[in-house]
Amino acid sequence: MGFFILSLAFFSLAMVIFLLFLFSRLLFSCWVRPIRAYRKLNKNGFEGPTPSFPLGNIGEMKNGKNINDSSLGSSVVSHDIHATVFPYFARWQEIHGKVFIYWLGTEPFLYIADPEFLKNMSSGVLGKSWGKPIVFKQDREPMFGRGLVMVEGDDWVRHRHVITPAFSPANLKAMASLMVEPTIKMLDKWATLINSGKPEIDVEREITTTAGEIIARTSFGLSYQNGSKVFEKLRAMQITLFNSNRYVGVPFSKWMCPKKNLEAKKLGKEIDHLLLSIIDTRKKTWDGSTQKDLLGLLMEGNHVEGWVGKSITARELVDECKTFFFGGHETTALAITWTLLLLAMHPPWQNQLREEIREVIGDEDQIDFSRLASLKKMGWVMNEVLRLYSPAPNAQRQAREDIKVGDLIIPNGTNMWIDVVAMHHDPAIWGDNVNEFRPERFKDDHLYGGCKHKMGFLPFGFGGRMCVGRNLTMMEYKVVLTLMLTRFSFSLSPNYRHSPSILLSLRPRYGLPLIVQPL
Ligand code: HEM
Repeated sequence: MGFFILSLAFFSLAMVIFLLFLFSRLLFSCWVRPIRAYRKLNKNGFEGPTPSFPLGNIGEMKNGKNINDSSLGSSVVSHDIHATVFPYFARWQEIHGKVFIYWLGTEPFLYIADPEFLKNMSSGVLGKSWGKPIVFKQDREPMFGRGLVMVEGDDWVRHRHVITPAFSPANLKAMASLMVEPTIKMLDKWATLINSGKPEIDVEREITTTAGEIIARTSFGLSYQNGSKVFEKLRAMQITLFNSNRYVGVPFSKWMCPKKNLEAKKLGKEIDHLLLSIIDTRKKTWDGSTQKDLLGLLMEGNHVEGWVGKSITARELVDECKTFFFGGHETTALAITWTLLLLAMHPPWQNQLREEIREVIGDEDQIDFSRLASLKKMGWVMNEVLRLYSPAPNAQRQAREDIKVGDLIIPNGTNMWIDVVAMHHDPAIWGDNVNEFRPERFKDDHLYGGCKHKMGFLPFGFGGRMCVGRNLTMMEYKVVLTLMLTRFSFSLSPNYRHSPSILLSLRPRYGLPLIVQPL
């Protein structure tokens, strides 16, 4: 009996110590560490909206009323969208300026919409020395895993070194041919719809599906038929992850939607399994010739583990395939979608681009991909669209060392949220016509569009971590738009409701119904 009581007492004591340990760890990570980080930032003079525990400022972000109050969509299309897509940031900017602190749950973030501050902060930091906020890494783990978007330090250098050559101009040219068939298939479907008396088409949905097919082909060589399983699961995972009510940064927030999380995990495992089997089949059937998709190029040039060498493991390759899919297809689809909105509103620009296509590409059925670079006006239009409706509306960083900015110190561990939409719509650096569609601003300054600050135009991010797929996007944009504009003209449907909104990317909340007419 005495022994039993002693054991029970010992067990209870052990439990109490264990619970105390857990509690102190929780207290440290949810309270002590964030408050310390906040104080260090605050010492530099940064302020911000008052947070509450445990949501931080998320309550205000979710409930905040739109400054333009156009959340139900408007029939009037205004490109002055910052206060529509980020009403809370627009409001806080008015009070706290272009650099301030806000809280996602128990994580303080330094908000940055000041290009000069960004330049001073980032100029001395190498790509490999940047981190990504841990809360986002955890949140997006099923999508990106340890792919290039999320890796850091020497691992990032190795991945970037392995991946960059796959996007060489010669390889991109080979990939361009993979883009034509899915696009033609979509355009043929439009022709059938128009012939059957349905000229109103939600082009956003159509283009997103086609861009998904293109990225599946260019990344891992899948046609819609043989790749539809991977493709559908990748889409399903994205929807599962981002259509739920999300509380990034709030402790235990994953437990709020356990079903969704389990579903995403299950899909993640199934996708990994399918991609691993594709890689395995390629290894087994390799005959010395390279398949000209990203996977084939990475496998050939870099000796996948268990095959020739060890530059990149098969597991990492799976994460890169997912990264290309999630990082590459929706962003590109949205660039084309927003372009069609703007061209539908500006018919003279449609005509100018058609004229340029006739001059540069001619009327041939086959596109000579080497001529795409000469579509200059199309390049200006793309830049102007990426400025007004940047598919990637923000960039994120986490400091991995103390960063000196003038007299200030941004402490190691600081999370940063760079508001690209705010900078792209800032009249102080773009002038009074900032919210007008004027592709010609890129005529004489094709890189910065006459922006007064070099860090004011960041559609593909900045520094060493700039988007690795930007040239692939440029190629896809020109191929798809060339094929579209040579067959159809576009005008705005009276059913279109303008409501740009954020679901990871910047998208038209109610799709983009256009009236499509054959030429
Ligand atoms: C319109 C299309 C696209 C836009 C707007 C876009 C935008 C971006 C942005 C803003 C970043 C973050 C850069 C930073 O943090 O400084 C990024 C990174 C990245 N993008 Fe893209 N992207 C596009 C297309 C693509 C495509 C087609 C691919 C691949 C097939 C791709 C793959 C990546 C990867 C792997 C990274 C991580 C680079 C690194 O951290 O080293 N992107 N992209």
